[in-house]
Amino acid sequence: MEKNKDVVMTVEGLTKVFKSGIINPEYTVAAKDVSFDIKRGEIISLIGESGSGKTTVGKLILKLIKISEGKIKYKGKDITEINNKAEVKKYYRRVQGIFQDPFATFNPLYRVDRIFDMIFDSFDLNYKNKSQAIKEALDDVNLNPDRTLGKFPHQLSGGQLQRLLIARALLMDVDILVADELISMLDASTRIGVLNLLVESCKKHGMAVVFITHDLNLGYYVSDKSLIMYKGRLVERGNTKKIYENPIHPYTKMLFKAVPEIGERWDQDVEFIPEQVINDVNEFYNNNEGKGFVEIEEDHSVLFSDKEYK
Ligand SMILES: Nc1ncnc2c1ncn2[C@@H]1O[C@H](COP(=O)(O)OP(=O)(O)OP(=O)(O)O)[C@@H](O)[C@H]1O
Repeated sequence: MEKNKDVVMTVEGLTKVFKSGIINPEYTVAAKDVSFDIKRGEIISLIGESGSGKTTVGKLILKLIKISEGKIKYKGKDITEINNKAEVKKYYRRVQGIFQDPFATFNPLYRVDRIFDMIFDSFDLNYKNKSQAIKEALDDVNLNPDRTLGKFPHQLSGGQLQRLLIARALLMDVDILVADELISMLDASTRIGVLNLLVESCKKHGMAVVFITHDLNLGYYVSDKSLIMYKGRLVERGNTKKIYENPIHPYTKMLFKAVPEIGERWDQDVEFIPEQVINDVNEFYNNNEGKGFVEIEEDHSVLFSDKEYK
């Protein structure tokens, strides 16, 4: 996988087990043996219901939590070996996250243009004219500098703040943006606008996005590649169109049957996965025992068996 020069990150056998409690510790396997790669400018959707492990994968990529097993390599380098302050700073220059609630990212006491001052102060950004560069990045995300900069966060909408964060990522020439439920706070009309901007900006700047979502329709709308997660496992992976036209795993099939309208939030909890699906997955794994993860056509792979499935 890494031989392809367009690959910026490889995720190999990624596993995260959370331990909670001290006397009678409980272990939650939030992600298990997840593998995929991320290419320049590629938009990847990480799709699954609540509790399926999507955010965990995003946090592992962002080095916010420790990997239990497996590896993440950024441009060939194991990210667990990125430890000293200077290297970590360099990593965050190129790998960033935008979360569901943009208000949480901004300090309410400061005007929003401070996020730009901060990156110019902290990183050696190679722009001759700082204000011209900011203006161009804001143009790219359809924001008017005069109406945006100089405002406090509460004077802007969630969509405008998210677009500011995308502009910041573009200015920093980010390689990978982890966008966790990026647009779920926005109303339906703003959502499509932010998504279109994201797609256009990625293609123009070569920024890859890991787009974490509950929403299959949004996944289809934005992404080149889809990763379907179920109970911490990647159960289907590949070209978005191929998966959507020919879903194979029983869980993916169920998702397509239960698909909500575009932009609607998917609020089912993992505990509420219908009994039928659990049984169907069981039967599927039993019928395909020993097969594991198989590429069924170019750029479309499916988990056919999981001996630990319960
Ligand atoms: N810090 C933690 N300690 C213990 N368990 C955790 C922790 N963080 C997540 N989990 C558990 O790991 C599993 C996966 O959680 P994760 O947040 O990755 O799911 P998700 O698919 O992103 O869900 P959502 O869409 O609701 O955000 C869940 O069972 C969750 O309860």
